[in-house]
Amino acid sequence: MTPALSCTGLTYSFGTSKAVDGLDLLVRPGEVFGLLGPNGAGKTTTLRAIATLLPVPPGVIHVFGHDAARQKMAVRRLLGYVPQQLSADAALTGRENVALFARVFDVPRRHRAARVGQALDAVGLGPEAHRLAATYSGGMVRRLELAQALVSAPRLMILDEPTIGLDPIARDSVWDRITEIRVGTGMTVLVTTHSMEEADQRCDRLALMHLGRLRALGTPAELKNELVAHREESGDAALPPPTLEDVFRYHSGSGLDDPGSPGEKGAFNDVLRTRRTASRRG
Ligand SMILES: Nc1ncnc2c1ncn2[C@@H]1O[C@H](COP(=O)(O)OP(=O)(O)OP(=O)(O)O)[C@@H](O)[C@H]1O
Repeated sequence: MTPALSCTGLTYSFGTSKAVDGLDLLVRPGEVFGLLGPNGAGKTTTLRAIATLLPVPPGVIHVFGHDAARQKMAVRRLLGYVPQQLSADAALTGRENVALFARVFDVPRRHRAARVGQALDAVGLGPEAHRLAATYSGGMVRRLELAQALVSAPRLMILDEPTIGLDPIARDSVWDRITEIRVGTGMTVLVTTHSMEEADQRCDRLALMHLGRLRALGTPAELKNELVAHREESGDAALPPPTLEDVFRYHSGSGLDDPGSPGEKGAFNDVLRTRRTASRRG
């Protein structure tokens, strides 16, 4: 079966600094695949490369068999992308925001109104579609952004921290919509999150990145079982059963506050993101 996504030796540098370093990934059609890693691990850079927003040589990224470098437009037609940054316009209504994306993504004119309505209904915003996005809560804005990405009926949905800054109820609501849409359409989902609980409960398989490289790959249960095996080898078998957070710490180290650590590099990103979220919610 053709993979939904394959990356072979994906490498991307900003100047002399390698953000992604020889990453191999294979995402199966229909799965929810989580990309985990500490701040600065290279997750967003990976997603942006897959979304054809960063230049990558031919032969490195394929989306449903299409080369992201040679067949950029074909790949873009298959993708929905919800970035970390705010993509909804506060001065437009929910419906206008989604309609704008329908035009940008070239949804045929005769299908546009229906597709906009379907996307809004899919995220539960149908009844609120007439309201200005400025009046939406943080969770509603995130669902609106999901609707914007859905309007082109993507086969691969890329979500960069879709629940950042949301309360637990809004988070569940966003995830419940993602799950419903996936079940209804067979859409593949590639998602980043810093929530180990979400990764554990909502993702079929996970890849853990650190310093631009793949450190671990498997289902949440496989990753936890691997850690049990590592502990047995090193004589730590008496510890309580590992959580996904233990797996994360094992592969990423815990020195996120160490000077010069990869976490420090991501600190500015963190600050930016928190502020973006605050402005989204305000
Ligand atoms: N536009 C840029 N210019 C220079 N360096 C960048 C740029 N974007 C990212 N980087 C660097 O690339 C590395 C990977 O960043 P990236 O944003 O991909 O990580 P991430 O895993 O998504 O982090 P976070 O969890 O904080 O979003 C980091 O060291 C970051 O500082």
